Amino acid sequence: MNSVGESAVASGGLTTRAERIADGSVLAAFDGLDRPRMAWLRADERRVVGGQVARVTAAGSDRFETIEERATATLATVDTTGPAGQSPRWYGGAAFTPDSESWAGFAPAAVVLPAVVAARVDGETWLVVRGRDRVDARFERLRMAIEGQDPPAHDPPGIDAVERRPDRMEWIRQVERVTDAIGAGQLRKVVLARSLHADLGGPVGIGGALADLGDRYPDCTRFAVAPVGGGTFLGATPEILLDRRGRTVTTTALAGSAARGGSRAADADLAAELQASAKDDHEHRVVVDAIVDQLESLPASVSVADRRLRRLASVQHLETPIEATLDTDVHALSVADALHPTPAVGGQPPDRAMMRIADLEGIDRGWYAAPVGWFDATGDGSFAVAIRSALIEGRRAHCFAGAGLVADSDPDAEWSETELKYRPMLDLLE
Ligand SMILES: C=C(O[C@H]1C=CC=C(C(=O)O)[C@@H]1O)C(=O)O
Repeated sequence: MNSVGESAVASGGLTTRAERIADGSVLAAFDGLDRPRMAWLRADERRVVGGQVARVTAAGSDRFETIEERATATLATVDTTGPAGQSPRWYGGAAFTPDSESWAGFAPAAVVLPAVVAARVDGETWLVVRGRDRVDARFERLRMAIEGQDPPAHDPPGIDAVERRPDRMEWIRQVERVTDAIGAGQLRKVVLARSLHADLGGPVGIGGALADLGDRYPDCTRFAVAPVGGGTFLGATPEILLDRRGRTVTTTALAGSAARGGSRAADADLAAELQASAKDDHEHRVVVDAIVDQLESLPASVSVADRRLRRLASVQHLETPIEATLDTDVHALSVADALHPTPAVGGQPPDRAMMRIADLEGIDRGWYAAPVGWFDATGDGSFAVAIRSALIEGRRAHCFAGAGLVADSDPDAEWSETELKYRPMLDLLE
């Protein structure tokens, strides 16, 4: 138990202006917002937030609990009118491991109650500005940055040089060590990740990058997190950790992957192969079973829908939707705490898998593969699993991709699969 907390609260003297404004792209305002800024974009809502009225950070095994307690206490003291009368939301996320502080500016867990919210929800555009002074002036400046604006154009910076960590030979050795351990019955599954570091030809406009991801990955959660004193972590993830609305929690198990085919027939063949693969079925089942067990422990009654195919631009996955009805009002953060890391990004059993990852991986995951999202004063919230993602630091991009390993995983196939998982980020940069 090693928990630190910090809460800078503007209690009293805080003015909030929340109004519907004329339509325009909220992404047009993103790069101009104060840090910390964050974007949360889904098919049915687009939100960008910036600045902070309050911030809570925590570390250690109780970091989600600490954030839940402090953020809830803070909300009681702040006037936080939101868009369309919604409950105010905290935005943020966490590192993959409880104490990781290796990415500059990114705490092991951090959430912010933003000073500015620009949201496109239910066909309406809303702007909220909170602060002690100049609220009207800031509101009008932001209104002008959004109303009537198209999404920013994306201008890929180009890549000058790339370094993969580990290299292919070392990756093969790592995978073999894991598959040997699984074969020997020491554990059931491990997700090993690797990283790709790119020197860019110029800076990346994050608003434009997010708009571009929206065109190519409209049914993924597109996110960006840009703390004070750090780079910007962004991604387009197909994986939801949880959506909690009242006592209903929805999530998906996502594991088991294949490439997309170059023709309709080739694509269908790859899909059929994936759906018939005993190895992928096992890799997927481990995730479904772990999520069901964790949700039942909350406690909740859980129902599992039929497995289906999830097709993305460069890769296709096995996906199983899961829904739980909570017995009591468990906060979204407590649900995240119970679920993270699922064996889609960690392994099974979790503790042994995490030890293998720490021993073998040799890369720093930072916030990759960890929860990123929001929660509100009622305990509702949404967290995505931050995969298909990259940390951009000036003219350097650090991309991450992992692969679920079971006893009969093939190192070369897993190398190719992880190359495909870099595509969403590399396509943005090249
Ligand atoms: C860990 C990643 O993907 C996970 C999600 C879907 C499919 C996966 C797989 O088939 O290995 C991974 O478990 C990643 O994209 O970095």
